[in-house]
Amino acid sequence: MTTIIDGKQLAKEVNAKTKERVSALKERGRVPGLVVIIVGDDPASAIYVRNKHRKATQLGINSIVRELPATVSQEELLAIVETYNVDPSVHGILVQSPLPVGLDEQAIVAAIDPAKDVDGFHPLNVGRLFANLPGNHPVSCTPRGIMTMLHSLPVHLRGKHAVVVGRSMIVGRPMAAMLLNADMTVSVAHIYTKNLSELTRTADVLVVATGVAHLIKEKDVKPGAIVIDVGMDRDENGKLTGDVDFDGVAEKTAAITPVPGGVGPMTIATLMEQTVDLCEWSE
Ligand SMILES: Nc1nc(=O)c2c([nH]1)NC[C@@H]1CN(c3ccc(C(=O)N[C@@H](CCC(=O)O)C(=O)O)cc3)C=[N+]21
Repeated sequence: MTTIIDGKQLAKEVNAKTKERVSALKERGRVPGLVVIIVGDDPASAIYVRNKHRKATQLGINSIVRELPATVSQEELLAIVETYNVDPSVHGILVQSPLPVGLDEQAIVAAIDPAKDVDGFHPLNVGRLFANLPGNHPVSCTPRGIMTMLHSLPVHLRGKHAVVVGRSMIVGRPMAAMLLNADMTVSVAHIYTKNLSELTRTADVLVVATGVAHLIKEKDVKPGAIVIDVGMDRDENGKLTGDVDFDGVAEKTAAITPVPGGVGPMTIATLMEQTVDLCEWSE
């Protein structure tokens, strides 16, 4: 029997808890504040940012969307980040990716106060995650949401083999670190990996984040595996689909995430959860 991991339902449960935590903070006169900075007019980014703003507002988070023209300079953007770094009403700062060419994304991320780095992309927070340091620190929201999904299942992760396909700064790398911190044996595959299928077929937990539609097919999956699809691809008809051929693979798995309705909604819920974390940690 296959479990379809319902990201929308799980996101609702996370959001309900977040809303309660916001209420508790407000009783003590504190309001979590989130700033999303969006540069230029990429239509996909505009939709994501609008969704984040709507969800934050629903949960009682003070959400500010700062829209900047694609012509903004590196120096101006750094100065704007600094105004939010020193603003005590702001607990989380997110610079929507991708930035227009000409802007140095890494330098801008590094300018965010690590205590307000709600994406977990600042090198200090990346280092804390990879070193598995104790104490509170923000981490990348998509892999953190995936850990919440895995922990919702009746399985033990310790000692099992996780294969992460993709090595991006946003998903693959932090995902590998989190699975390692959960005592899994972790393999990271990428575009130069030889015999990908042989590797993925040994995965008890398979996380796929490549941007290649239907890269993973039935033959690439071990029977009874847990498959997490981070893909947000378009099929030949322009429909949203994943990096996993869901129809071919699902029956073979113990649990699998759909696209849409899987990892995406959990990313947003985790962003809200982490905004409230940052507000609480700042006390
Ligand atoms: N600094 C930064 N932080 C991010 O977290 C970040 C970013 N930049 N840039 C872009 C990616 C993408 N991302 C998504 C969030 C939610 C869905 C989501 O909710 N997807 C829905 C469907 C959406 C649809 O139908 O198009 C789903 O999978 O069910 C997708 C993608 C956050 N990102």
